[in-house]
Amino acid sequence: MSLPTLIQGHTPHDRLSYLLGELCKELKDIKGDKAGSLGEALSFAQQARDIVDGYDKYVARMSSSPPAIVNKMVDESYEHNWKLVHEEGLTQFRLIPEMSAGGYEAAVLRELAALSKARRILEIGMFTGTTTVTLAMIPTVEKVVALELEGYLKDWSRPYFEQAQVSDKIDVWVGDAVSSLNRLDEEHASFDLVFIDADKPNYLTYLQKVLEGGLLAQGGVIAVDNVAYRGTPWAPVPDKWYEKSGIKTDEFKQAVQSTQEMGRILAEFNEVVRNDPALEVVMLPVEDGISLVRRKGE
Ligand SMILES: C[S@@+](CC[C@H](N)C(=O)[O-])C[C@H]1O[C@@H](n2cnc3c(N)ncnc32)[C@H](O)[C@@H]1O
Repeated sequence: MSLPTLIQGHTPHDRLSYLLGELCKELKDIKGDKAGSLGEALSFAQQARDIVDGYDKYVARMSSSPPAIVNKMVDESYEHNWKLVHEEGLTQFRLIPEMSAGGYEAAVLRELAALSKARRILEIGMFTGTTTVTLAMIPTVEKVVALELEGYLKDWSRPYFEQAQVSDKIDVWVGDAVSSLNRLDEEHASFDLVFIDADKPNYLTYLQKVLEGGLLAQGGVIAVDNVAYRGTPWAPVPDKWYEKSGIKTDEFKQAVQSTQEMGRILAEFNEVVRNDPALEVVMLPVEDGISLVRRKGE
C-alpha cells in the first residue's frame, strides 16, 4: 500500500477507486460458507470500481486534447529528478509531478477562457506551466501573468513556452504570490480570468486580494482549483488510516495530517465563498473540484 495511492490520489474519484479496490480485495479474501453469498456483493463492488476508475479517463478522452506541448511537459516532468533538485537547494519545497493540473484541466480552463473571451489572465501558482501555455496559445488571449514561488520553475518552463511560440505572451513573476499581487495592484493591472492554484492555506487571502483590489476586471471570473480536495472537505481521511495502515513512518503520519488539514482549510474556504452575498459561485466536479466565482450582478 503505497503512500501516494492511499491519500494522495489526485481526485475524490482516485480515493473512491482505492477504497473500492480495497473492498474488492476484502471480499475476495473471505473464504468458507459466506464466500458464495458474497459473490454478488463482489460483482457490485467491481462494477462500481470500473465506473469510477474509468470516469476521469473517459471524460478526458471524449474532450478536445490539450496542445501537444502539454503532454510533452507532463511526460518530461515525470522524468525530472525533483528530489535531487530540492536536495541541491534549487527549490525551496520538494516538488512532485502530480502538482500539475494536467492536460484535461488545462483543456477545461481553455474552454472557460475562450467562452468568457478572456484577454488577460492571471495564474496564481504555475508549477511547470501546462495551464499557462495552454491559455497563452488561445489566439485571442493577449497576456498570461503567472505567479510562482520557485524561480527554478520559471527556467524549467521557458523552453516549452518558446517551443509553443508564446513566450512573449507569458510573464512569470517569481516570489511569494501575496507580494506579487500587491505589486500588480499598485501597477493597476486587471484580469478577465484568474486561476487560483497555489498554497491552499492562502486561498482566502488570494481571493480577497483579487476581489478587493482592482485585479478582477468588470465581469471577470475567478477559477479556484482543488476545492473538493480529494473529497476531504466532506469525507475527511480517518485517523485510523494511519493507526491501522502498518506504515509507521513520520512521512506517512505527516501526509495523513496534512491531508486532513487541507480538507479543513478547503471546507472553510468553500463555506466563506458560498456564504458571501456579494459572490456567485458554482462548484464543478472537474478533477479535484473547480469553483467558478464572480461578483454578483456583473
Ligand atoms: C498545484 S501547483 C500549480 C499547478 C498549475 N497551476 C497547473 O495548472 O499545472 C502549485 C504551485 O504553487 C506554487 N506556490 C506555492 N506557494 C506559493 C506562494 N506562496 N506563492 C507563489 N507560488 C506558490 C508552488 O511552487 C507550485 O508550483
